[in-house]
Amino acid sequence: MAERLKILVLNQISPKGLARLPAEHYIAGPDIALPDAVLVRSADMHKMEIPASVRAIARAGAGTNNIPVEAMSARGVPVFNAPGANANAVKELVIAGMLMAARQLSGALRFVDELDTAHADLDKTVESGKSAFAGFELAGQTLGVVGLGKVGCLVADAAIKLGMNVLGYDPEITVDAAWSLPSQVKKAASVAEVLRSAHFVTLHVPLVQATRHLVKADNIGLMRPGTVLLNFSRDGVVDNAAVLAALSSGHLGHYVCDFPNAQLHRHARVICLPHLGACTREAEENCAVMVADQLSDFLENGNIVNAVNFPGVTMARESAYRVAIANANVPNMLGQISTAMAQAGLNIHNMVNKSRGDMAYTLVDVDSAVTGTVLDDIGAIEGVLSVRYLPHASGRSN
Ligand SMILES: NC(=O)c1ccc[n+]([C@@H]2O[C@H](COP(=O)([O-])OP(=O)(O)OC[C@H]3O[C@@H](n4cnc5c(N)ncnc54)[C@H](O)[C@@H]3O)[C@@H](O)[C@H]2O)c1
Ligand SMILES: O=C(O)[C@H](O)COP(=O)(O)O
Repeated sequence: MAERLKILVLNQISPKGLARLPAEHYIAGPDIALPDAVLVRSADMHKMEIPASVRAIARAGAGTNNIPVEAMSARGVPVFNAPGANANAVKELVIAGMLMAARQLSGALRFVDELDTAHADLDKTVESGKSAFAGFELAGQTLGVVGLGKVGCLVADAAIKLGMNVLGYDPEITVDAAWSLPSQVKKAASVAEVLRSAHFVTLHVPLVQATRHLVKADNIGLMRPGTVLLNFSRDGVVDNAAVLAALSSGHLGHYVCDFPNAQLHRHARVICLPHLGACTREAEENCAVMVADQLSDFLENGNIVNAVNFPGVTMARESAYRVAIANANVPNMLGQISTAMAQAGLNIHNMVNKSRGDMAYTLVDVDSAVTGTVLDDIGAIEGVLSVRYLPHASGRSN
């Protein structure tokens, strides 16, 4: 049996996903030395020493801010994620969060929890106490959605179906996302416009330098008094000190989030969940299956689907001998790679090359077996970040 590929698993991954990496070809678990790849959810990999043996990182979810993506790019290592695979789960929790705030459900549940149900006046106590939890309805309210990607679009669509008005902002919305939005969704020109106009504001952006403290002291005052702010993106997308000040002044109605933190812990108008957005059976399975398939296709065939730092590149196998090369996106790389192959007497059967930003990726199928010397020669070309030889494993195909 050929040597099995080793996958280091850093978080609990749905068994349905792990089953896509059959034991005949893979060994996957939490204690794997010199892994070929890492499978992860939210484990923080920034301080981890990632062995040189790692050829890919697969995030069974959307956000990749827990992964040192730039450092991996410099090593020619793709970081995969699972776009949209958990979006419905997040959408449902955002709707739940809006309802929890609008109907004061946390306080109401606490009130019921503290009732003396054996008391003869139980009914009276319930009827007199309930007025403290009178709320308002979502229909007719305006929801502002910042970030119209996989989650934001589903939230906007659900809110329209609930009778809300929806205003969306995303300076880099994709054509597909724009097509998926109901026509009733209005386009905002800035975050400020969303904050000024909405009764509810929900954030669905990745945490990157540009989105850190997207909602902060400078702009939180633009919100209408009593606004409900929802953050199911990442803790760092809002400035918690500014949220606390706005809650204390009464300007912010509620803050609903998925990220417990010391500053806002136990605040009466903070509804905080323990990072539950993607924690449904369906989302966990979808994410795990999607990334396990992407990972195995990359490890076995070099194909790249849904990497956040590489172009998408797939090529059907027409030869048993494939070389996969990640390189800097600079002139004459292909010329040097094909020259090295020609000098070794290799005939190129098929080839595909694509770039994305500074990264380029090439798959080359050749007509005969490739020696270690050619691979070393290609690896020595300035700008080549990684080279892999992928002879077709018997019985496995793409
Ligand atoms: N709470 C959870 O469990 C959970 C689950 C899934 C995703 N998330 C978080 O939500 C984020 C979004 O998820 P997604 O699946 O919708 O990702 P996505 O990549 O499909 O969408 C993100 C969108 O944000 C937009 N964007 C980026 N910067 C922006 C800015 N400054 N202003 C407005 N829009 C901006 C992008 O153009 C993109 O359309 C993830 O990166 C992750 O951090 C959390
Ligand atoms: O970015 C994501 O996909 C979510 O934050 C989910 O994180 P989890 O996989 O740790 O639940």
